[in-house]
Amino acid sequence: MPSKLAAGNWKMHGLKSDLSELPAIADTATATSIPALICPPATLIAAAATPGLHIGGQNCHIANQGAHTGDVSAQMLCDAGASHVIVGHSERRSDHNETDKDIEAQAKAAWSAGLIAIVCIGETLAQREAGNCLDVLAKQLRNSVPDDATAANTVVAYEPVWAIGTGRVAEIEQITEVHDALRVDLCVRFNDGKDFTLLYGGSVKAANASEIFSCANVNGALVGGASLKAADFCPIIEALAAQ
Ligand SMILES: O=C(CO)COP(=O)(O)O
Repeated sequence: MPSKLAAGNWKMHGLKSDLSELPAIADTATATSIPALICPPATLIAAAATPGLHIGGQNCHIANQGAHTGDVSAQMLCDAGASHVIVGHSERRSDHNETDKDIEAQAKAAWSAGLIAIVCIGETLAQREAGNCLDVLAKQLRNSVPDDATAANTVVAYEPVWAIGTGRVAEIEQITEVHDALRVDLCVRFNDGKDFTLLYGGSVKAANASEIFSCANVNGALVGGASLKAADFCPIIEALAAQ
């Protein structure tokens, strides 16, 4: 059985004062027994440690250390208190030209440091409209997720690029079609493919979370904007618990 996960990606948002949101999120996670993860900017990881809450990074370099100005390593994230790291977010792929092969190497670096890698994949609107969505995603999955991934060290997040930060959530039929296809691909490739946690991300809110979580192969969400405030994120955790 896949574990459920309610994950929040704060992206480049958050100052020390925003950490006051975390105790209420941790309380909801504890009360519902749903694992919850917040990935704040790297500057806040150490200060974000909160009992009952997992903390993660938003990207990592493939080396443990070295002459890489401005980068952060998986080992450093772990040292600061992270248990997870997001790799391959579409904003990293577009802003920093990260490729599937880079992301595969980052996932391996995450594991070496003892972190769980959350590998993101997602099609652009042009790719969806061209009818290539499932092929694009299968290729990203094959090339970004290392061959020795397991359900214990890797989470896969499907985030359609056109649904991120746009308020335009994917249709339930679209989410179902993609997540079912990803599950088949994972089961063909990995012995424990049926146990991988599969997250949906892209304009998830309290108002649409229950419907999204009702899809058979959606095991949680990777939430951007609605993870910044406990009042928005806690109902999403509760919706996941209710499934
Ligand atoms: O990119 C996302 C999470 O990684 C989704 O962001 P939004 O929930 O703001 O659309």
